[in-house]
Amino acid sequence: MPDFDMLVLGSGPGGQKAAIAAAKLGRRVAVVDRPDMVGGVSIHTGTIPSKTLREAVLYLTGLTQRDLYGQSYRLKDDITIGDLTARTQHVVGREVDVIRNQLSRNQISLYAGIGRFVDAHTVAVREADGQDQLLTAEHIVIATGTRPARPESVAFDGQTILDSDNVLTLEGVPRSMVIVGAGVIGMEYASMFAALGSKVTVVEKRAGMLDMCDVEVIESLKYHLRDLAVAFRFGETVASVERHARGTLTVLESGKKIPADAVLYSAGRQGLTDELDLDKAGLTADPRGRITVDEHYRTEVPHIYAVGDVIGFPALAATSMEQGRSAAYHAFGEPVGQMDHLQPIGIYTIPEISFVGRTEDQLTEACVPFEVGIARYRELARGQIIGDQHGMLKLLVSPQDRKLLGVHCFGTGATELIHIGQSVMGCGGTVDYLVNAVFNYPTLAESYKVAALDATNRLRQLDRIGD
Ligand SMILES: Cc1cc2nc3c(=O)[nH]c(=O)nc-3n(C[C@H](O)[C@H](O)[C@H](O)COP(=O)(O)OP(=O)(O)OC[C@H]3O[C@@H](n4cnc5c(N)ncnc54)[C@H](O)[C@@H]3O)c2cc1C
Ligand SMILES: NC(=O)c1ccc[n+]([C@@H]2O[C@H](COP(=O)([O-])OP(=O)(O)OC[C@H]3O[C@@H](n4cnc5c(N)ncnc54)[C@H](O)[C@@H]3O)[C@@H](O)[C@H]2O)c1
Repeated sequence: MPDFDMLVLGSGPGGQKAAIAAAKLGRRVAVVDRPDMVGGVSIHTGTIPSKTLREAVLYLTGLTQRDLYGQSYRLKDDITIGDLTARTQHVVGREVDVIRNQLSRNQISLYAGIGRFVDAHTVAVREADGQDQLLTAEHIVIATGTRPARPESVAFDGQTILDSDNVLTLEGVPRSMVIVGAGVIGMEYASMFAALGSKVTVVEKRAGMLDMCDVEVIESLKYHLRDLAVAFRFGETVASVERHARGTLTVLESGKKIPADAVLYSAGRQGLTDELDLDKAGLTADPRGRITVDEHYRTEVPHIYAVGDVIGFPALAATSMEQGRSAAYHAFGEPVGQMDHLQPIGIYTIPEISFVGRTEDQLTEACVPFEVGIARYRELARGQIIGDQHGMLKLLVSPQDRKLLGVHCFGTGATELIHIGQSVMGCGGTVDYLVNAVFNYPTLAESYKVAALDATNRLRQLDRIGD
């Protein structure tokens, strides 16, 4: 009899939820992770610290209050890295405690160390003292996540040339900063450092950024960031990043050189599979360290599952959790609903972005007709009260069956507000539900009603001309 019914490698969002789901089904479960990484990348270097840092930046800089109190308003003038890390450390500590408690009250054994395969049912856990402990399991879940890509042409030193794992090891808030890669990580940190007053230059090899988002939203984000002195270099590839006595130099393939106090290299991530000895379990990874799975998150070895960032897109905490739960249910024959196709995306730039469903461009490309309804925060009482003049909510509505095809939100609370649209879409509701619903007043949620009325006014015009 194996030691466990399920053994999980990695305690990030995917691993945690796989383990808890299996334990709730009455199974014997173990989780393996480094003692200093319980909670995963999500809690130690990814989602949680970056979102806490963002809150600290917004609070200390007073940025969101300046429309009300004037452009010179600040809660604190000289914001130090210590001011920023204090809040982060507090939240990370609490979150680790919550996770340890959840694992232990579900009788999940937590092994401190790094796991690797010995065979398809056996994992060796290398403990801090260098000893190996062998554990066997009927099912194994690989939830080992990713690490930042670190090309050799970049002279990382963790102090002036950083990746997203060591942003908070900066000695001070840099006066100037280059951010390489305008992906989600790059743009979230570009927003934070720009808000702190750093002069930020973003270098991105593609022609634009965040191309999964609504075009109008990205235009607004660029406008806001330029207003905070962010410069964009699109269509430029970074060849190398050098460290010099007086600062850093980012060298572009076009020959340009950008001097700055610090560089954040955020140009992609690599799956953490190179130390797993996958071949001993009959598995392989692609050149970016990612593992291929089927719709049940099963690898090519059916009793071994893989979930979370290690399987690639969409590489989000929320999806990783759901994949973990689904994998465990599938392993033990528990019915599991297909993951909803309405996956919301939340991007914590300043201002924040969130959307669900399709964009105008995607609908146009697919020849799906749509009508647009927009609500602007400046015309909502709540928008005036909080001083957000620029936020907006956009509904894309089918003129045929009046259902929502996409919801795009930009501004305060966007990542929370999006779930109203997601629920309406998920339940197959129409724009008329939003027109007829009564929303609390004054709220930002009221934007749904305002945008729905805007869309239905346009639909009515269409109908009238059609008649
Ligand atoms: C800066 C940043 C900001 C982010 N912000 C957001 C956000 O706002 N919203 C969002 O949804 N997502 C965000 N993400 C993505 C999110 O953090 C990931 O999608 C999520 O953490 C992936 O979860 P996971 O289950 O794959 O495990 P991870 O969180 O990646 O953790 C993997 C764990 O596996 C462990 N491990 C690795 N190898 C082994 C081994 N051999 N043996 C045992 N354990 C091992 C590691 O130590 C680690 O603890 C962000 C990521 C970054 C980097
Ligand atoms: N709010 C969120 O949900 C959130 C936040 C942060 C991270 N994440 C997750 O983390 C993952 C990793 O994010 P990321 O931003 O590091 O990766 P990414 O792959 O999304 O973006 C990297 C960007 O860097 C560019 N790039 C690559 N090499 C370059 C070079 N040499 N010079 C200039 N530009 C270059 C790429 O074109 C790309 O646009 C994402 O897939 C995302 O899912 C999510």
